[in-house]
Amino acid sequence: MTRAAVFGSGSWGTAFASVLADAGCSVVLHARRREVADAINETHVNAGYLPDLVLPDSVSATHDPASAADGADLVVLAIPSQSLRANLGEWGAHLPTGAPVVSLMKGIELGTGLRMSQVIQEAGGVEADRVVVLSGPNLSKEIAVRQPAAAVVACSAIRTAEQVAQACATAYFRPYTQTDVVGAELGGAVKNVIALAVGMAEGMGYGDNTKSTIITRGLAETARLGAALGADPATLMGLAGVGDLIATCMSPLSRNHSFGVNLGRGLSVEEVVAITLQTAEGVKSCGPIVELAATHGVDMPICAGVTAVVESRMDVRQLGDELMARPHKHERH
Ligand SMILES: NC(=O)C1=CN([C@@H]2O[C@H](COP(=O)(O)OP(=O)(O)OC[C@H]3O[C@@H](n4cnc5c(N)ncnc54)[C@H](O)[C@@H]3O)[C@@H](O)[C@H]2O)C=CC1
Ligand SMILES: O=C(CO)COP(=O)(O)O
Repeated sequence: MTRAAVFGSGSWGTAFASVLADAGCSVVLHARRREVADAINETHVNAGYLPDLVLPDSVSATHDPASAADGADLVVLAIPSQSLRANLGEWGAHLPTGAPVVSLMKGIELGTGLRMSQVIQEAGGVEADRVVVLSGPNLSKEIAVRQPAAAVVACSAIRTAEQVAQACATAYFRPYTQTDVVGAELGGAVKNVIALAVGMAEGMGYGDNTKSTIITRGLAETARLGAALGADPATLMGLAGVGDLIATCMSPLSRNHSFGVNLGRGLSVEEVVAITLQTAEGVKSCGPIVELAATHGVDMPICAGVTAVVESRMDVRQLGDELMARPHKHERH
């Protein structure tokens, strides 16, 4: 039986622990707070994040990173992107050598512009052929109630991707393997920023034409950045690109989308941060994405506008006007 260690007991870490257990793994979930680990062991429920999910008996929890990692055949990381480096510094040394390390995270690091797989290599000392990215249209609340969904499992070593895919395949969760790590990660990180923009439009009262326009032009921005960074364009047309973009931009379950809606309704960034209890990665990743684009000479006007709003340099009502007033051009450019 595969023994999996899942670091991060928030929404996605908890839901994915349940997927792994349903796929036949024995799972240890690491929680930062001892009381969360104790409550999960006593009740089989992570009440703060997914109160309706009763975790299978093969999921247990611990507050101790060393015992979570001990003997793991598979390590899964599901913590906020901006805290990954500090966490690896704290407990990365406990990670077993040789086991695949799977990133469920969808962000770009502030200050470095690195993708999470790069941070895992750099700060965790994990070789590239052991770093796996799992991404797709995977809203945790839907996965937790076992609604059918699919994802991409990407690793430079296809055998490792296949091993991880096998460990998480269930009747309701269908993994597809990939070797395009860059594309899988970019799709996941940029769609959060586009979902903020779609949410803003929705909050301002705009309808489906506006939202579809933002989604489609957002995909064009993602594709341009992907091309500059060496992603396979086909990946961005797949589950980790278009698939996740649609789910996140259209669903009221998305935290990034909801964050944008609140901004569009006129709340300040500080007010929305105060009422957002879970991680909306796009809010911190938009800046690094725009910097990455600038470094590579890529035009990303929606992402740049979202960043200006999030950094309180632009009023949300100005964003649409500015985007619509840009010089007319060929659709492909
Ligand atoms: N929730 C979802 O539907 C999905 C989330 N993701 C990605 O998974 C990652 C994790 O997101 P969620 O589980 O949704 O977030 P969450 O906000 O639900 O949970 C985050 C977890 O990390 C812990 N945490 C917070 N700050 C921390 C720190 N400084 N150090 C260590 N742990 C810390 C929290 O206590 C919590 O257990 C994000 O990158 C997100 O984009 C990806 C797919 C689906
Ligand atoms: O990544 C997600 C779905 O695939 C979750 O989106 P949010 O982080 O916006 O909730």
